[in-house]
Amino acid sequence: MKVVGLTGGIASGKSTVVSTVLTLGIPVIDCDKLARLVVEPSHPAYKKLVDHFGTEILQNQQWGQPLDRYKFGTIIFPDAAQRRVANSIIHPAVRDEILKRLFKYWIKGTALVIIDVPLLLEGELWRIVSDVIVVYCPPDVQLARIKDRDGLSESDALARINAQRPLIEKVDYADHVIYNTSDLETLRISTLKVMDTIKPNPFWTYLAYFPPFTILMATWVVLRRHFKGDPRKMASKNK
Ligand SMILES: CC(C)(COP(=O)(O)OP(=O)(O)OC[C@H]1O[C@@H](n2cnc3c(N)ncnc32)[C@H](O)[C@@H]1O)[C@@H](O)C(=O)NCCC(=O)NCCS
Ligand SMILES: Nc1ncnc2c1ncn2[C@@H]1O[C@H](COP(=O)(O)OP(=O)(O)OP(=O)(O)O)[C@@H](O)[C@H]1O
Repeated sequence: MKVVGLTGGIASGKSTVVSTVLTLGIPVIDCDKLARLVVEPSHPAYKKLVDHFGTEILQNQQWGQPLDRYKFGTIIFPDAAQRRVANSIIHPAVRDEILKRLFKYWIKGTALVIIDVPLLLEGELWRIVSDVIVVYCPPDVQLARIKDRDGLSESDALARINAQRPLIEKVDYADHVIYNTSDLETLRISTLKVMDTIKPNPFWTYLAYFPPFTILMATWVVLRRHFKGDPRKMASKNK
């Protein structure tokens, strides 16, 4: 099974790319959705978050209520220390959910899976993907798109952009870049072109279904990534 990572910056167009990928019948694991799932009141990460941030991050500030996402965002986006705490609680839970899903796809004999991970190059997951796709747009376009889509103020939107590494640094580490600087139809065509490049060869897909071969291929992917260098060291700031 080939696992490809899709990343970019906030509002650079990842979800729009995903909507095209899904029309091709390729499964996508959406990490923003998983990050929502693991903070539901029934999950262990919920208690850990409330223990650290208090009930003020909950709707009506009441235990058992879902997260107040806007409020939580105003705490973690402008503050790197608080964001690190949130990440240290949420990311391991998200990673476990991703691995569970990958295992299910592998059992089913799926040829290609895309993981949509906004923080692919900031965390550890880049190690397990065979290709990295970065969806790029310039910061001013990103800003306009966030304000437009989420109705955020300029300062809230900038806090979100600045909570991530500059998108241009991620481009350096990409195997494929989708430049989302034009209209939606151009984005769709660029996405189809990249998907055509990464589609796995059926022969390798068939072989990869056998466990010993999977182990060999997984080792190859990890070694190849290792020798390409650690993307977390490429940036000036460690977010
Ligand atoms: C702060 C929260 C509640 C804001 O929720 P909201 O619905 O407004 O935004 P949403 O979850 O759709 O995220 C939008 C985008 O923000 C960016 N983003 C989210 N969390 C982070 C973070 N910790 N660091 C940097 N950027 C982030 C991503 O580009 C993401 O695609 C939410 O983003 C969250 O729980 N974040 C922490 C978990 C996380 O790191 N998620 C990213 C994928 S694992
Ligand atoms: N080429 C484009 N032309 C016009 N609007 C676009 C284009 N690409 C994306 N958008 C719009 O910009 C917004 C952000 O795009 P999208 O939600 O796909 O980004 P994202 O990278 O998934 O964001 P996030 O990181 O917040 O999840 C959406 O409202 C989308 O419709």
